[in-house]
Amino acid sequence: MSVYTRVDDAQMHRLLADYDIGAFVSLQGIAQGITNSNYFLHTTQGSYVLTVFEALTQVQLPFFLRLKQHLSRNGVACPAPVPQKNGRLDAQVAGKPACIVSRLQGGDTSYPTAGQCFHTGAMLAKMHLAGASFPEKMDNPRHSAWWTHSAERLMPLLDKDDAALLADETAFLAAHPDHALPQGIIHADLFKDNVLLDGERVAGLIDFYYACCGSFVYDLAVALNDWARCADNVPNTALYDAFVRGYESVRPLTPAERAYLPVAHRAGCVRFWVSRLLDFHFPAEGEMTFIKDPNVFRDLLLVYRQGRVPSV
Ligand SMILES: Nc1ncnc2c1ncn2[C@@H]1O[C@H](COP(=O)(O)OP(=O)(O)OP(=O)(O)O)[C@@H](O)[C@H]1O
Ligand SMILES: N[C@@H](CCO)C(=O)O
Repeated sequence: MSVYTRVDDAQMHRLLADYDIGAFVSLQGIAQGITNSNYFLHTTQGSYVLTVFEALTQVQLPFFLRLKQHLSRNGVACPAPVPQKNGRLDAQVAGKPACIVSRLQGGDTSYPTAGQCFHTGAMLAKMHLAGASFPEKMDNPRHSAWWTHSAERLMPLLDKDDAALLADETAFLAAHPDHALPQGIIHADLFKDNVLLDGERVAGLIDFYYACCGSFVYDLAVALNDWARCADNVPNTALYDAFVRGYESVRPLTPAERAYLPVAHRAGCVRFWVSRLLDFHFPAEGEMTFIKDPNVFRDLLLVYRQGRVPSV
């Protein structure tokens, strides 16, 4: 149960005094999610989601909330932050940063259909287009400089084959950067558990807290690495094809992006292989996180290194 911070009724009454969304009725902890404490919030005016942030700071939060506000106003299905009476999007509860956002219908899936892949791909492309009019910038804190530095920390802890693979791959990626490709606001973590689906329809993209500036093709590859993967960690061609077709129904890839896609898959694998290895070898003191299997992305990386990329 991912509710780390308990919020009592008195705290909720105080918080809601700053909002125009009616009086407090009840708060119900949400079991899913591993990083933050999430609640369904019921007021006399409706249903919302309250997130209490366990790691993100009060200074970091407003960028992500302004981005969600911008995207939700520009045709991207995602939660809309609810402003306080004074216009502020971020709040504080139980001494931690917090926000209230609109509640979406639907739920995530571990086993998407081709139709769900198509619509998620299309929504990702809509997000890429809508981000063009967002005026703020954010560097990707988990891209080449980060994985190169992190690989150095990890080297002594890996077995010989994994260490050689990681060293070779980070060198390869350094020699094949993506900064000349179309760039903009990217989600950077659009895994299956970050999309709420209502049947075939995308009810909303969630969890924008890795959103940053980056290449669109990298973002697409990160999503494909999770959405179009079989149980044995090889790409699922049918889901892959559906996701890319959905993406291209809104924003066709350029020839240069198509050519780079095999490299982008490898970058996406390294990003999440490394973060999962760090979580495994350096679990942060007191951090309440479930460690996901790092080898999933090592194995997928090995497939992509063999050039086994579905053709699009
Ligand atoms: N706006 C929303 N509307 C409806 N449900 C939501 C909304 N935001 C979050 N949820 C629900 O809360 C769950 C947890 O949210 P989320 O995945 O953002 O958790 P987290 O702990 O903040 O992040 P993560 O698990 O990715 O580290 C989601 O799986 C979803 O069921
Ligand atoms: N989506 C990430 C965790 C949250 O960033 C992973 O599966 O490793």
